[in-house]
Parts: sequence; C-alpha cells; structure tokens
Amino acid sequence: MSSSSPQDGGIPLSNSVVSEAMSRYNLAPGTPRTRLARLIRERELRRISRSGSVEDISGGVNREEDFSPFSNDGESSIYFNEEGLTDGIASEDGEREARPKQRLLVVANRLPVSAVRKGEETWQLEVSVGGLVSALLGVNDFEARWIGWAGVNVPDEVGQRALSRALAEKRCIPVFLDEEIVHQYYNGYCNNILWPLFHYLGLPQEDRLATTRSFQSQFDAYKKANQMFADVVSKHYEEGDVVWCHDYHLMFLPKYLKEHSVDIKVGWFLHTPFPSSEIHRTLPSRSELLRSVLAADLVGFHTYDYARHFVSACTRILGLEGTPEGVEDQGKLTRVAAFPIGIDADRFTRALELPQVQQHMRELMGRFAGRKLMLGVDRLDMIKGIPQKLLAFEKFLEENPRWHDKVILLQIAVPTRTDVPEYQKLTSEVHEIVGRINGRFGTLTAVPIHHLDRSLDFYALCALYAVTDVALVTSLRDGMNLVSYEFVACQAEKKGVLILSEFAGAAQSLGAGAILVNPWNITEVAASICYALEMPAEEREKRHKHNFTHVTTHTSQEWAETFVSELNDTIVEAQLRTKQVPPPLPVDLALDHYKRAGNRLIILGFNATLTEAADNPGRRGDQIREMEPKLHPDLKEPLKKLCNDPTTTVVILSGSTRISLDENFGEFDMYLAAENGMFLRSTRGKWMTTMPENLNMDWVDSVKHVFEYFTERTPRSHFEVRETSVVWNYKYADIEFGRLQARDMLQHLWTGPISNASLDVVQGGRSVEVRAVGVTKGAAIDRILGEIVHQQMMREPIDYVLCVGHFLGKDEDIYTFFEPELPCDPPVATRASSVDAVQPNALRMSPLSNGCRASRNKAHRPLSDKRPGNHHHHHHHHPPLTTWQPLAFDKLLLHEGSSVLDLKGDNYFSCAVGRKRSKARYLLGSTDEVVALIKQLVEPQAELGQAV
Ligand SMILES: O=P(O)(O)OC[C@H]1O[C@H](O[C@H]2O[C@H](CO)[C@@H](O)[C@H](O)[C@H]2O)[C@H](O)[C@@H](O)[C@@H]1O
Ligand SMILES: O=c1ccn([C@@H]2O[C@H](COP(=O)(O)OP(=O)(O)O)[C@@H](O)[C@H]2O)c(=O)[nH]1
Repeated sequence: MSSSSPQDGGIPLSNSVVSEAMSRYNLAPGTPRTRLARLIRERELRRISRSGSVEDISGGVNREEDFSPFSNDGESSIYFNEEGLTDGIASEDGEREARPKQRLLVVANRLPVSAVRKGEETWQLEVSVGGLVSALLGVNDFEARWIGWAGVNVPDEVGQRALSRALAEKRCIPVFLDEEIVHQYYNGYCNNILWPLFHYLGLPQEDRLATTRSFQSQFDAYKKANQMFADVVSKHYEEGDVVWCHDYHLMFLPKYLKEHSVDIKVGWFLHTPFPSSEIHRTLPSRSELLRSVLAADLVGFHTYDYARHFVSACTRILGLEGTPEGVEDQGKLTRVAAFPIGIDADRFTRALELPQVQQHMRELMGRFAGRKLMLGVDRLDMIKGIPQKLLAFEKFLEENPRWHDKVILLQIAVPTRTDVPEYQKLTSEVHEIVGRINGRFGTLTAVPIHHLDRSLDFYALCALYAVTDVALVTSLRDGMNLVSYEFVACQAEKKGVLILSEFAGAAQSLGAGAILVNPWNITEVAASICYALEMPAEEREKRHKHNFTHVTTHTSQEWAETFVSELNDTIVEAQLRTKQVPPPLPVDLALDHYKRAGNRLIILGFNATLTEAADNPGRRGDQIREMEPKLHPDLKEPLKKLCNDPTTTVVILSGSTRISLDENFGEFDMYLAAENGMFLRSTRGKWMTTMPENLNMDWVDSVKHVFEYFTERTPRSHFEVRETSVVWNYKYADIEFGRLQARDMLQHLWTGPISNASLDVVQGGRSVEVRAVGVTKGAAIDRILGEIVHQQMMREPIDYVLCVGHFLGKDEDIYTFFEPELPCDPPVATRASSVDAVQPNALRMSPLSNGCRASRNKAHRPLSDKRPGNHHHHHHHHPPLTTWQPLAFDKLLLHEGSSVLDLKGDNYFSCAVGRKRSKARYLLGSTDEVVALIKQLVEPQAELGQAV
C-alpha cells in the first residue's frame, strides 16, 4: 500500500497519550504500545497455549474412527463440540483453559451445512461443499455461532421453526431468504455480476442481464438480503462479540452492522480475488460497495495483491488516502491486510490412516495399475479453467503418443450454482470437450479422461489425493484454491507433483514447490504435464517437502486466530488514534465567548477554509476551479458584517499571492497576510513586507526548472510561482504516480544541486512547496500582530482569538502560538544550509518568533514607544511596496503596561478544517461548517450579546 507523508497525519503517538489510552481501555499493564509488538506477543501466547494442547492430544483418545465430516451418506455427519461446528478431532475441552474463548459470530452466505427437507418438521443436514466451508471447519478455538443461508427455501413457519431448532444444535443460525431474493441476490448479483467481475471475466452484457432481470433490481435485492443478514446478526449479537463477515455476498453487511451500533467489532474477509481497480471501476455500484466494506474495522484478503488492489480502488475511485496500514477517510482508518487461508492439514493426514481410506486407496491403485493418475477437483465453475485443462491434456496426448494408455485424467467436477445460465452452458461445453477427446484417444478398453459431475465424500477424496501422481489446477483466477493444499497434505508418501495456475492465490504460497503455469497457454500446460509425469524422484521430493511444510504450518486455525487477533487489535489501535483527534468545535461555547468579548481577533485561512468545496461525492474536485480559488459566495454578506464590526479585527492569513487575496478580499475592511505572512496589507492601505531587501531569491529559477521537469512528466499536475515560494500540486494526477514523482522530486531537492540553497522544502498531502527558509504562518503571526496592534493604536487587550484554517503541518505552528501554557517549541526544522542569508528581519530580531507565550509575558516595551525605522518604501519585486520594520508583538504592552493578549485559555479557539489530526484545539469538518460558523457569529443575537 502507499506511503504517507508526515503532513498527512503521521503525528506519532506520544507515550503519555498511549499510557492514558491503555489505562482508559483497560489494557493490562505491560501491554506493548505498538500494534506490531502487541500482535507478536499475541502470537507467542497462542503458540504457548497450543503447545499445551499438543501434549494433551498425544496423550488423548484417538477418535479418528468417529470422523467423517464430509460424508454425503445423507446423515448429519459433522461433529460439534461446545464451540459449535468441529471436525470431530478437536482437542479436549480442558486443553485451552488458559485463554478465554472469544465469542465469534461467523456470517457467510452459506452455512457449513445445507438442509434437505424430509418431512414437515424433519430436516437432514449435509455438509456444504466449497473452500470457504472447508476452511472454516478447521477453526475450533472460538466460541462460534454461524449465521447464514441453509441453501433452501422454507416458506412456512412450521418448517422454519423446525429447521432453526435442528440448526441450533449445531450452533448455526439460519437467514431465511425467499426464492425471489435468492434468484436476484445470489444467482443474479452475486454469481452473475460480482463473481465474474472479481475473477476478471467482466460484467455481463445486456442480453445476459435480461435473463436475470435488470441490474438495478438485482442490486436492490443484494442490499435487501444484506439487511436481512444484518437483522439476524443484530438479534444474536452480545456485547464484546466479534462479527466476522465473509465474502462478496456480504459487502453491505459491515455498513449495516455499524449503523446498528458503532461499537460492534466488524471484520470482513474476501475469499475471491479483488481485481485491479480498473476492473472494479466498471461496476455501476463501485463506490457504494467500497464504502460499505470500509465501514468494517478490518478488511482481509488472501494475498497482498488483492489487498493492494482494494486500497488502490479506494484511492482512485473514492479519492481516499491509502496508507501502509489501510485506507484512511477523514482520520478514520480501515485496516486492510492479507491473511492467506489454510486447511486443517492434520485432518487429512490422519484420515489417510483410517482403514476405510486405506481400503479405498488400494482399490484405486488396482483400478489404475500400470497408468499414471492425474487429478482435477473443481466446482464446475468458469473460473476453474476446466476447458483449458482438458485442451492442454489433449495437446499433451497429441504430442506424446508414448503416453497414450499410460495416463488417465480423473476430473471431479462438482455441480455448483446450477440455476445460473452461465454455469449450465459451461456444463455442456465441458461434456462436449471430454466426449471429443475420449473419442479421439480412447481405446476399446480405456478412455483418457474420467469425468465425474458429482461430489465425493471426504474419505474418497482423501484416498484420491493420496494415490494421485500429478494434480492439475488450472484456475483462470481463484481466490486461494484449497484443493491444491489438500492434495499436498495427502502426498506425504507419494510426493506427487502439483501443476498450479499462477492465477490462483495459492501460487503465492505453493509457488516454490509447484510447477506454475499460465492456464491460457495450452502449449505450456501440455509441456508441464509431460515434465511432471517424467520428473525424477529427487526433484519431486524436494518440491513436495517445500509445499508440505507450508501447508502444515499455515493452517486454517492459524488463519482465523490471526484475523481475529488483528481485528481485536484494530479496535485498540483505533481507540489510541481517536485520543489524538481533536474534538469538534464547541460552536455554542465559541459563540458565547465571542459575544462577551470586547476586542476580538479572527484569523482565517483561505484555501479549503473559505473556498467553496470543489469535491463532488465520489469524485475528486474540479481542477480548473481549484487552481483559482474563489471565496465561497455564501460568505460575502456575513464576512462583510464581521469586518465592519469595530470590535473585531479580521486577518486572512494564507499561502496565496497578494493578487489572489486582493481579488477575493479587496472589498472587505480587514487585514490580508499573503504568502504565509511575508506580505501584509490593511485593505485601506498598501502592501508592506518584512522581506529584507537582500532576501536571496536566486533559488526560484532553479526550483522552477525542477518543477517544470516534473510537471511535463506528470499529467494533470501543475505548479505556481509565487513571490516567496513555488508550489507543485499533483492532487489531480494519478495518485500513485504522483506520489512516486513527488518522492523523486523531494529526493532531488534535498540532495541535488540546489540542496545548499537557503530554502525550506515542505511536503504536503498532494503537493511539494519550496519556500524561503524559516517562513511559516506561526513565525509570521508575531510580526503581523505587532503591526496591526500598532496601526490600530489598540487600547484594549485582545480578549478573544478565533483561528481557523486548513494548513500544512508546518504552518500549524500558528495554533500553538496562542496557547497560554505551552512549552517553547524547538525552532522550525529546516534543511537550509544558511539560515541567516534569507531569514526575514523579524525572525532575527525576535528571539520569540516561535510563539512561546511564556517568554512573551516578559514583554517590556510600551506601545507608546516609537519603533525604530518606521515605514520605509522599498521597491522589491512588486513595486511599490513598503518594507515594514516589524515590531515584535510579543514585546508590546498596552499603555498602562498590561499585555496585549488577554487569553486565559477559554477564550482562544483554534480550529483545523477538514483534518483529523492537528495541533489545533478543535476541528470543523468542511468549509460549509466554516460558513455556518461565520454566519452565526454575525447573527443578531451575537450582536446583542456584544452589547451586554
Ligand atoms: O457457496 P457456493 O456459491 O456454492 O460456492 C462455494 C464457495 O466458492 C467460493 O470459494 C472461495 O473460497 C475459498 C476459500 O477461501 C478459496 O480457496 C476459493 O479460491 C474461492 O473460490 C466462494 O468464495 C465461497 O463464498 C463459496 O461458498
Ligand atoms: O467432491 C468434492 C470436491 C471438493 N470438495 C471440497 O471443496 C473445496 C473446494 O475449495 P477451493 O478453495 O479449492 O475452491 P472453491 O470451490 O471454494 O472455489 C475443497 O475444500 C474440497 O475438499 C468436496 O468437499 N467434495
């Protein structure tokens, strides 16, 4: 995921904040302070607790013969202990006493059991087929409830009650979906739209859509079904539960659950790939789906690639900030990470010891004696690449006549989603290809392909895996593909070869041991078949060993524990982060103090503070409009009133140029401080500057060349040359490319030929700014106020300060300038090599320019003193321009010797706009809120208050 700059909010958590939050949230003393340290410790604790259970298992009863979770003999054959569904080989109850069990609500479209009605009130439960169910069956260490659809329509209440009872024994809770919803939501939106799209098969064409009604009605049904799941979860939710939502069927669930209660811990895991953002952006409901998922606290994927695609979709489609941790939206972080699923490998290795499985293996070996056995096990789904597999096998036979009659491909094709027309078409297509190949290469006694349109029971499957020479997985895309894991787990003896599609998530974990192929390249797959069949034993062993180690250590139990542990930690982390977020501005309080004050100072930023919001929902803003910022039209009237109030001084303090401030604010009676305070003007008078005559601006041309170079190479970026700074902005460029370019640019500015110039390089969220060294708003405010107090011949102390802006991190020193009790900040950090050469006079004159109030109290010079130099007219850059000799505000006293500022702490309101982390005391969400605030300030009651 992408990197963030310090200005993006990378303010580190201070120790005191962490300790306070830890005690507030009942974190045990000794709890590590960083996320990583906590997670590593959690993992250690799990290992310790597990090593205890291993001893117990070794001394325990062998219950293997009880075990037949995947039997499809019609009986309810999965086993449950008090935690719910288990594989029947779970460890004894006492084994995990050391750690309390986490209550977990597992929500997936499909329950691990599907129901078959045998009578009005009689139900038979069968284990559902699919990787999601297989993986979750291996998860034991939680007190889990399962919530999902039982795969059947139950229209009558009697039936619903009976089924709920039967499922309750298995700790399963049904969501009853009627036929129409299943048709629109499951067959339609899930399996005809999201499934193919997420697997890079594109959106259906209109004619395909027509068969399942319109996209919109399917989407509505999808949302409705998600709401039904949410309702059932809410009914069964208990405080402290973790709710783990699974898969593309339930992308709205995190949002609905958080709407029910923000305190629910919600995780969402996707079992399929998440495609490139370029694919996702074709989906009409792309933004809604992303935003709903982002409501979760933790979002998980099988691979880093899928996670990266998701973050990228959120940055490119929603315009949000991608960080190494996840996706940030106005300070709220949704953690995004990869959690590769696994299997319960022990279940398979132990099953191979069972007499019935051994018997089965003997039968199979007898039947296929003298031939090598190749195996494919897939749901009959277009993503599994079954036609491609068959065609590659055909090509292999065609090119290697010596293998005719010596090899057989056994393809188990489990029927799935049979109500969806695409799947029906695929079935006929596959049958046709099998028929053709068998016709072409078959003999009187044997055919090269055995194709079964059915599922097998667990024993049969294990036996098959164990006797196979080469497993062939040719998925065109596959979230993970657990069949490849299961095959490896069963090959301890035989050490067969795995041919694996590079487009399956499993390729990332089993890639080293498997032969990776591109399933679209039939020639390559055919050659790999030959290579695998003829591979020397030594190489097979090496490859197998590698994969076996992975499969037996990265188990489904480990997967679930890691996910839940990270989810729990995400909540801790969020609470720690929340501590850092300033509260919203208490508007009533701000108004109340405003009313009571007799001499007010209002400092306002311009860009993104007083400008109209340029962002449309779901899109990024309008570049042309933002390049020439304009005052929000609704502000004209209230701002005029505010400025006309004789007891209120308004200062616009902005990075913008004098020209821009003149254009936007020339008509108001106020002070304008352009270019971060390097220029000052009362709108009744002329511009003045504190820039020393000899200010060295030679660097501007060199920086301009650098900016031109990058602008030429970064579409939709632009730069602006101001009098004291140059700003390059890439907000509208491709975000990731823009960041890369910015990184290169910063590197060059910091270390290249101009690194010795006296300049500050300021990194913004989507900008790079180069300024004369030492220029910040906080540094300038001292001189500005000195001048204003002097010009106004102020008699009353300033007893109310409101400072509102959307400032760069570096300029946030303005907020701390007015803080009564802050310790002195260290001087502004700079990369400049020769500060003195360009330091504005005031910065040299005043030792207090960092705004430390404590030292300001030592002010000693009464205002009646004449300051040295007075007004000088200088022709500097933009003549005519007065150079004002700054009178340090912090040295000013009123005539009777009292301080100019009368801030006791509660009459000072600093407020950041549209930021989440800030040095300001408070936050306002948007420019609209600023508009509302200013309107309220000038409302009649505020004026009334003033009179009091
Ligand atoms: O429930 P169905 O519609 O019958 O489909 C079965 C499951 O198919 C998908 O499985 C995925 O999950 C596996 C485990 O994470 C993964 O290995 C595989 O690559 C995926 O295709 C689907 O995501 C599940 O929701 C379905 O239940
Ligand atoms: O006859 C069968 C064939 C397959 N499976 C199981 O179905 C799952 C398939 O998972 P995979 O991740 O490979 O793909 P998915 O079907 O979930 O897309 C595996 O656990 C198999 O053991 C099964 O129970 N019976």
